[in-house]
Amino acid sequence: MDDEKILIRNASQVVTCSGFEAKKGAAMSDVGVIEDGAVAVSGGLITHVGPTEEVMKQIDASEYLEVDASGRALLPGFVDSHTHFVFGGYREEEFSWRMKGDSYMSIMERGGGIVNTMNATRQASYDDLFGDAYDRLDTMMDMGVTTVEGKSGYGLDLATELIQLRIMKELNDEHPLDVVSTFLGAHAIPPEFAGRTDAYVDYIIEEVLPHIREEHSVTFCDVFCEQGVFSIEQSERLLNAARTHRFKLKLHADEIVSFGGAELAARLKAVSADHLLHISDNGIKRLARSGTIATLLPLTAFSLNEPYAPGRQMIDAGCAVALASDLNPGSCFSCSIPLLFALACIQMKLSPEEALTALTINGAAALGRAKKIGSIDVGKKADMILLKFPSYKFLPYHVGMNLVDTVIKDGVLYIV
Ligand SMILES: N=CN[C@@H](CCC(=O)O)C(=O)O
Ligand SMILES: [Zn+2]
Repeated sequence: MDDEKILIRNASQVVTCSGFEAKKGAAMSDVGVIEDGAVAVSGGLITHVGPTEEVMKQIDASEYLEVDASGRALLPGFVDSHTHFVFGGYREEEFSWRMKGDSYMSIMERGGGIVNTMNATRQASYDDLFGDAYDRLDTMMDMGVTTVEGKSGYGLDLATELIQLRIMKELNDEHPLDVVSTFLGAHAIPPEFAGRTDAYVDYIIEEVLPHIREEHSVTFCDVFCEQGVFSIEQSERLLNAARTHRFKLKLHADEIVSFGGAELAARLKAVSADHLLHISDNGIKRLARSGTIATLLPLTAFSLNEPYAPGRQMIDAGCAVALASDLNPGSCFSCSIPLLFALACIQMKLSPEEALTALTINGAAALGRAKKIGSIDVGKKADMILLKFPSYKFLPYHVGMNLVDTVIKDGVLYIV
């Protein structure tokens, strides 16, 4: 199927988000709109982009399956660069407790939270974990996601971490979406290491990390760097060890308190620092001067009823900002791109252009893939979406509604 030639023509807008690396600060506003545009695809890759009239002159249209995109905008597929979509069980009770005033961390300190999901994940069958994760990818794809990152971190022992990572590798092969895997063994301290966080970090470094990267095509290593979870020193020790095994680095940083996680991410030249609800002014400056992407997760702030990360301030300071869902069974049981887009614009004060950049080329850069995905550029994967409306500006305006009409993944059309 993916060697079929496709011509999408007369799109009211082709919004290219053109680029091959992360966009920082003011550059995030440049999304590149072609009115009455066309894109030609061959072998799953983009071969021509431009005004319909010009593209028609460059190709033999009779060789192509033609899609008349009149009245619809064509955009790059969304890149959801931070999720925890492989897990067992649910935590609806904890959500009710939080609504009555319990905090996320107090539930975690009582032995709930991530360890609750760890128990359910250790007990779940491979087939159930796989099937539920597959269904979640279907849901994401319906909302226009074409590449997703997924983290382990609900096994917290070698065997179960490997199961999560194996499932993501298989899903990358079997599901149309591309799945990028992250090892997050340092997500919480499992009961068998209670009160011995340093010993757990030693265990990950000595007995888990060496078995992960090659065997399971895992790109990133991440850590929940947070007061009461993994300290700055423990996070640094673990991430330095991960680097020796050729992992690229990510951090959950400054989510609950201002902790210096953003500064650590910049110092370690991590690919991204994620969450950042409580980033310090110094942290913003350090990220702006670095190549580290600030990945913001407004659905989590919304679900936890916490203040949003200062996205406006970060972009004004010159940071490269990405947006992602953070789908997980605890702090944010949602992968809703429509709600995410609305929150980013309405609550975090990003413009529609900045939010679109953050969910496309900057999301791709947060996965180290900006040369291959994240924009409509010749030579990139044909990962695109057609909206039901003529302009990308409908994305935050038609609040919380799924506007995706068609997903084009690797040059194959999927009608939503
Ligand atoms: N904060 C740490 N990790 C996840 C939540 C995981 C969970 O609660 O299960 C996050 O990114 O929000
Ligand atoms: Zn997370």
